[in-house]
Amino acid sequence: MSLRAENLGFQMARRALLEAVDLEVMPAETLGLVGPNGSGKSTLLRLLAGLWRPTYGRVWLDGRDMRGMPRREIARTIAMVAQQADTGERISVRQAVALGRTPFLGPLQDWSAQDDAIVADALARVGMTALAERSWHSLSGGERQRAHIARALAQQPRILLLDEPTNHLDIRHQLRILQLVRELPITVVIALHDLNQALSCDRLAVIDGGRLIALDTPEKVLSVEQLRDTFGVHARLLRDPQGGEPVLHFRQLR
Ligand SMILES: Nc1ncnc2c1ncn2[C@@H]1O[C@H](COP(=O)(O)OP(=O)(O)OP(=O)(O)O)[C@@H](O)[C@H]1O
Repeated sequence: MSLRAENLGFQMARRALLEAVDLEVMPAETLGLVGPNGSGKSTLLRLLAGLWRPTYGRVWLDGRDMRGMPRREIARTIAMVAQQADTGERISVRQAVALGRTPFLGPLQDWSAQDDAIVADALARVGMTALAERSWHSLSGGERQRAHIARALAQQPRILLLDEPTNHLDIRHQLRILQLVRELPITVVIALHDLNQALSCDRLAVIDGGRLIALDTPEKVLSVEQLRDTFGVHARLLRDPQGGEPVLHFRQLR
């Protein structure tokens, strides 16, 4: 399923947080969003998810203007894992993940064994099965993050939006989540700070000062010049001597 931002802009308290972004995410593509702190990545994700209304411009979901779509229909299509997302409820991990099924339940659609299986599968995919009956409040930051991702997977979205999903995760779980995301046969937009992790995306969008300033393959976008101009660091692209994969090495600009 495709997702398109057309001349998308967002202002808050007369300040432009996002300006004139044109961007199309292709079906089944993993698009990475990179950019300095405060550049507008989370703002763009919230607009793409339909959580915030754009000040101007539009979001198109498979050619349909999102403004005319009912909230429930959007929730059946798009799942978002926000940064520092929390649930205030006194519920178990399994119950929190089961909330992902909400858009599919209704007066004519009771909770079913299939919903149970979907929730169990989502918990297993993020390695949270053993913690399923624990209280949400007892989880560590990384465990909560994984449970949020499981909730999004339980939604069985066709588009998944992830805001720095590897924050709080140990390196083993970072790699596990990134591999999981890569293998999902759906459209994914993922904001990442780790530029080495961003190298594994199909394409990267660079956001700086609320504007989209580059959109291309990772190796083209993460050029020495771009990294110096946007992130203010000196970078070298090396090759792993074993597999030949690209690896970025950084140092401060003098
Ligand atoms: N609720 C808000 N009220 C006022 N300003 C906000 C609000 N949310 C975000 N901003 C501002 O909007 C700008 C863009 O923020 P955003 O969270 O989109 O950036 P980001 O690229 O996701 O940053 P980070 O990498 O630090 O997570 C920042 O300057 C931020 O301070």
